[in-house]
Amino acid sequence: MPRAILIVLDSVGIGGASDAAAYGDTGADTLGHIAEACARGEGDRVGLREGMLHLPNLVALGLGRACEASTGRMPPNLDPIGEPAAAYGYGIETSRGKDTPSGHWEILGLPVAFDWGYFPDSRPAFPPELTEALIREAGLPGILGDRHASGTAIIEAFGAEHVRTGRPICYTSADSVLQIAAHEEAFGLDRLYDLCLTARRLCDPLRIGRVIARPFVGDEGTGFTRTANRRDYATPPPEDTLLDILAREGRAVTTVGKIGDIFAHRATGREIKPHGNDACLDAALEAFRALPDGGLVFVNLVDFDTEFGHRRDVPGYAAALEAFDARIPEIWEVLGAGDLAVVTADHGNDPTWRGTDHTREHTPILAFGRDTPRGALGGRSSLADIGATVARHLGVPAPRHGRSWL
Ligand SMILES: O=P(O)(O)O[C@H]1O[C@H](CO)[C@@H](O)[C@H]1O
Ligand SMILES: [Mn+2]
Ligand SMILES: [Mn+2]
Repeated sequence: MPRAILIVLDSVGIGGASDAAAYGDTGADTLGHIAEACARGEGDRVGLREGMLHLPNLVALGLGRACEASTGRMPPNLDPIGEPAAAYGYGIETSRGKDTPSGHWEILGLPVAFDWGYFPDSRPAFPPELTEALIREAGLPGILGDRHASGTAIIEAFGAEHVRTGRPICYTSADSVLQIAAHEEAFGLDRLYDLCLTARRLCDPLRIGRVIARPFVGDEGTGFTRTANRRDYATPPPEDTLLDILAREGRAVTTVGKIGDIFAHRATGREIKPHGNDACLDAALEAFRALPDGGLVFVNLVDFDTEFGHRRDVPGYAAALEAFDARIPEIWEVLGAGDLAVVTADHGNDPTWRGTDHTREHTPILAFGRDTPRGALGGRSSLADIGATVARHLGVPAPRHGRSWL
């Protein structure tokens, strides 16, 4: 029986979304703009990388062609020599919202048809009843922040005051999130997780997608740094996804990185949560080597988004893409006869764009294996086509949405 590995490069969008205007993102193009910035010399950083964006393995799979199909422009240095080795194209997100849960749920066959709740970009950002309930139920001396913010900037701004007063730093973004940053030692990690569980319950009636614990360490002198102990408390998907189908069919599933959190730990199989893109890919490849017939490994590589997209760091993002590209041969190596690998993304996060939020974009689709079909897939009318295709490949019933290209 065939197996599949599904790799989500978190936020690696390829522009071109026709509904980008509704999100204030007309023209946003994560990969295209990184390639163009690198071509202008704006991707250089001493000791990290320099020059044109260099992704020979992804280009050989058809990444540049997917970009060209998505936007009409071939990004600099992504033009392949010869015909791509993968089935390549782009996915059109149909879900409302451009956040991680919407993208991942849609990939697995569940587009988000309802409107998430959002907090306005005002100060305060949170409704007073929510803040008061949080303070009362968690026994807090108050909160700090209460605004839209970048997570690294807000701990610099309020870290010292937080340690002094014991007030957690609460903030949000253009996504449906309530994030709570607190010092791991001064406030306590378990206490932060408990606080997030309380916040999760209070946010349920507001249809907030995720409450996120953002622990950090450090002091005013050395500065404050976020740790690997982030935890996301997501709303469970409202209907079945491919994961639920695979669980019912008794298939082996391993989920790596944020996947468990994103699906609220429902039908997420064996969960592994290492820190960082390389460690997540290591774990995914190791799991795939041992995966029984008919199984799925599903991995999210979050650094593109968290470390570089939201930080608007072009050289960092380019270096992370190049590091992933260098590992494509290892993916080929683990694929046996009949296996399928799919590389895709959940939304964009253009590091050349204004602000620090995600961007509405098409996503790349590169599907490959030793004996799977190659060639142009064009634009797929929903990311759910990926879930439908993986279901077909694995021989399980298809999720309700999406059309297989196999
Ligand atoms: O700036 P940080 O804390 O990384 O926040 C980002 O992380 C959230 C979840 O992905 C997004 O909504 C975005 O605002
Ligand atoms: Mn994401
Ligand atoms: Mn993000």
